[in-house]
Formats: sequence, structure tokens, C-alpha cells
Amino acid sequence: MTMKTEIETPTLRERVRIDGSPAEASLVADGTLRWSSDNGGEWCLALDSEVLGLEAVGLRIAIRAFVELTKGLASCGGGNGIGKRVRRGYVLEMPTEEAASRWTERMKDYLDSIGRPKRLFFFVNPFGGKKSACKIFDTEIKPLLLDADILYTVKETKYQLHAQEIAKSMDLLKYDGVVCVSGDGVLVEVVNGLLQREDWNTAIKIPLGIIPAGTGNGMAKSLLDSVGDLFSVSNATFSIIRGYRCPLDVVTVLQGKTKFFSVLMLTWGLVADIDIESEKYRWMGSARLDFYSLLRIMNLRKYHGHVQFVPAPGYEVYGEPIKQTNSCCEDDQGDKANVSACGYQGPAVSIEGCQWRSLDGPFISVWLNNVPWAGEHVMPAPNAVFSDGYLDAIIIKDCPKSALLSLMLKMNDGSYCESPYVMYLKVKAFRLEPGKRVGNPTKGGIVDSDGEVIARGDHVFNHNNKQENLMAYGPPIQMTVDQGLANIFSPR
Ligand SMILES: Nc1ncnc2c1ncn2[C@@H]1O[C@H](COP(=O)(O)OP(=O)(O)OP(=O)(O)O)[C@@H](O)[C@H]1O
Repeated sequence: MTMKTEIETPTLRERVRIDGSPAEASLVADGTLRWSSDNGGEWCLALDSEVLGLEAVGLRIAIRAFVELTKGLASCGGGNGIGKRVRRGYVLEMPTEEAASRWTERMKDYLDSIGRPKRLFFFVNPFGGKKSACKIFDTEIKPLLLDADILYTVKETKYQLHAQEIAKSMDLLKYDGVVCVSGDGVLVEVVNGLLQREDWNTAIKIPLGIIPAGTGNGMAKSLLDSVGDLFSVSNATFSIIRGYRCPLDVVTVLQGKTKFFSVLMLTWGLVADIDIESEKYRWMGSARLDFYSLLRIMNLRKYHGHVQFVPAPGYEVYGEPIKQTNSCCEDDQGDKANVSACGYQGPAVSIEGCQWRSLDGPFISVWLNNVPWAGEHVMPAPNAVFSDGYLDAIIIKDCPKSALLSLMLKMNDGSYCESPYVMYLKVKAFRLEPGKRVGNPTKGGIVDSDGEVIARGDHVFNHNNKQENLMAYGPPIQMTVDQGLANIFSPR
């Protein structure tokens, strides 16, 4: 027999009716509402993890909850997160109006004390994924916001970089958070917009949120999966309503005088080729990635090139030590003022004195990740942590095609990393010098950051005969991590 310790002190007790049935109710100091019905059975609701909002009218308190579909007797706290949740109402009828207002005040005070957002700004990308973000907002997100008494402003993005433009100039004091109903692309634009502001150091601290409505939803998946929650729009929305947040590393990607900021990943070689070149098979739906992966592995490409990195403690065995770095950015460090008139300039801690190591090609694939998941079903970096100050580098130099095929099939649980062909290390900084394709010196690869092509070996020119990508293919591209620079709403 186990002894029950007195850690929960009931703060309020009352004879009530719940959904019409007489019951004995208590509201415990830790925010747990319990009741035992006269008809038998103990019930429990955790205000923090199961309640959206509440309202008192006369003797009645209407509680708007968000609970697991299979919520049973006395189960409290949102279960194991695996089950689907639904909105559900409970009505508490108090014996007096005085009791009703006392209980309401206590419950509202508790919800206020956990720092939930009250005013949110939403970017909705009507163009992302299956082009259903507006419908998702109206049918799945809005009802939860209304139940939680959250005031919201919605802005549909009209074109590429629209979200970045708005984030650069919007009045952030009006909001407790900026949420993207989109794929990862719009979130990255918001981070870039915030960091281009004069007041970037306060602007970047505004809590960011992501509700999956795109093709690439790696951030939403990483956040929900970190607590074992089911990947869904409503779970992502509820995690924003609850208001917990975690710090998020921001990566500065720099080449010469060009820079931008990333929060997800950068990839070159096999994965970038599959991600970008398979676009032409979009008509196949989700099968396009499997089909094109197979095609690329059968006709496997390798790329010449060179990488340098500052390993995290414990990862110094990889690569060869180098004394002097041929930094891509030495010139620019002294020239920082020219990079941008204002805004964030990159991590304050210098990496110049660090012990760099290097690896020479050819490479099959180089993949750097800030969070574990790159998409709903692809987990390249199982050990990635949102704010450890490191990028997880996954490098494949050589691998038989049959082994590569089986690695690709193990991408959905991260187990591919155990293969002896996969080099997995954590780095503080990374430099990529992408080269030409082995056996075909006229062809280069693709460097893809957060789903966008940033450099292409086969030059693509626009109608003004200017190279259309942000960066050049060949010269080093440097990535440095600023630990926990941003904040993101997280399930816990
Ligand atoms: N109205 C719009 N028309 C065209 N592009 C837009 C519009 N609004 C946003 N965008 C752009 O769409 C891109 C992708 O957005 P997002 O990440 O939300 O969706 P996605 O479906 O995951 O993306 P992808 O097209 O890379 O698969 C972003 O770069 C964004 O700038």
C-alpha cells in the first residue's frame, strides 16, 4: 500500500452541479479541478493542459476544454499526448453567485499566472502546401482562439518575402506573439524580417509560433514530437495558446557580403538534389520524393568540395585539424558596416580563434540541421536540440547504392544515423565549399537552405541576365550558430 503525501492543498471546496449532476468539487492550488459525482466516479481537469478558457454567467461557470477524445474518469493532464483531442464544454453550477465569482476568479488568476498570450498576430500563407491555410485557420484554429479569449489579427501573405517585409516594420508591442500558419518558409522569412530591424535585439525575443499548413513542416513536427504529441493543426494551436516557449538557435549563413538567417537546415548534394529537382514531378503528389530518391540513387552523383567545421566538445575525432583557415568571411568581418546599415550582424562570440577541422570530398551528401525533423516524415538529426548552440552535421562521403537505399528508408525515425557510412557530429560553425560533380566538371550541385535554393552550380540567369540565386556556388558559405537567440512557442 502506498502512502498519499499531502502535497496538494485544496484551495476551494463546494457542493456543485456539474453538467446537471450533483457533485463535490475542489479546486486545488496546482490548477487541478476535481469532482466526485454523487452518481459515482471521480473526475479531473488540469487547467493548464486541458482548459482553453472559461466564462461565468450567474451561478454557472462554462469551462471550455480541449481534452483527449477518450478522456476517462479521473484522468488528468492531457493523457499521453498520443490521442486525438477535441473541444468539450463543462458547466459548473454553483450554489451562490458569490461562490461562482470566487471560483471563476481563482481559475482565471491561475490561467493568467502561467503567462498565456492574449493578443496574437497570424501570418497565413494561402499558397503553402495544399493551398488550404485559410480554410485551416477558419475551421480549426479560430474556434480554439475564440474559446481561449485570444484577440487575433490575421494577415494573408500575398507574395514571396511579404511576411519578411511586414515582420521588419510591424508594431510588435501590440502582440504577445507572431504565429505562421504555413510551411517552414514563412517562419524563416519572419525571423529574417525581425533581425533586419534596428531594434532586432528586442524584436527577436517576441515568441514565434508555427502551425503546419505547408509542404515542409519540420519545425512544427520537431516541436510536437519533442513531447510525444501527435502532429496536428489543433495540437500546434493549443501549444501556442498554452504559452510555453523555448529558446531557438539562429544560424547566420554568410558568403562575402551576403547573409541571411536560418532556423532549420542547409543541405548540399543528394538531399538538396532530391528536394529541389523533384519539384518537376510535383504532379505525382507525395510519391515524387520516393520516386526521385530512387532515380537519384540509381544514378548517384558525388561532388568534389571541401568542408571545415568547429566541432562541439566530444566530436574532435572527425576530419583533420587545420591551422590557418581560409575564411570566406575574413574580409567581411572588418567590413561589417557595409553588410547592412542596421540589424543583427551575426553572433557576438568570434569563431576566429576556434580549432577548425576539415574534410575533403568527394561527398554524396552534406546536411546541417538545427532541429530533429526536416519534414513531417523525415528525421535527419535525431540528436538535434533547439537551443544547444550547435548544428547537427550529417555527412555521407561514400556509400554503396544498396546501403544508401536502405538508409533512405530509415529516414522517418532517425535510425539511418547508426550506419557506418553516416558521419554524425555537432558543430559550432561550418564552412561549405561546394565543388563540381565528379566525372562532370561542367555540372555543379544545389545548396538548399530551409527549402529555398541559395546557390546553384548550374547557373540560372533571370531575364536581366543576372544570376538569380542569393549566393554563388563555389566560394565558401559559412554558418555560425547564435545560441537561443529566438523564442518559439513549444508544447512544454
Ligand atoms: N501569396 C503567395 N503567393 C506566392 N508565394 C507566397 C505567397 N505567400 C507566401 N509565399 C511564399 O511561399 C513560400 C513557401 O511557403 P511555405 O513555407 O509557407 O509553404 P510550403 O508549402 O512548405 O513551401 P514549399 O513551396 O517550399 O514547399 C515562401 O517562400 C513564401 O514567401
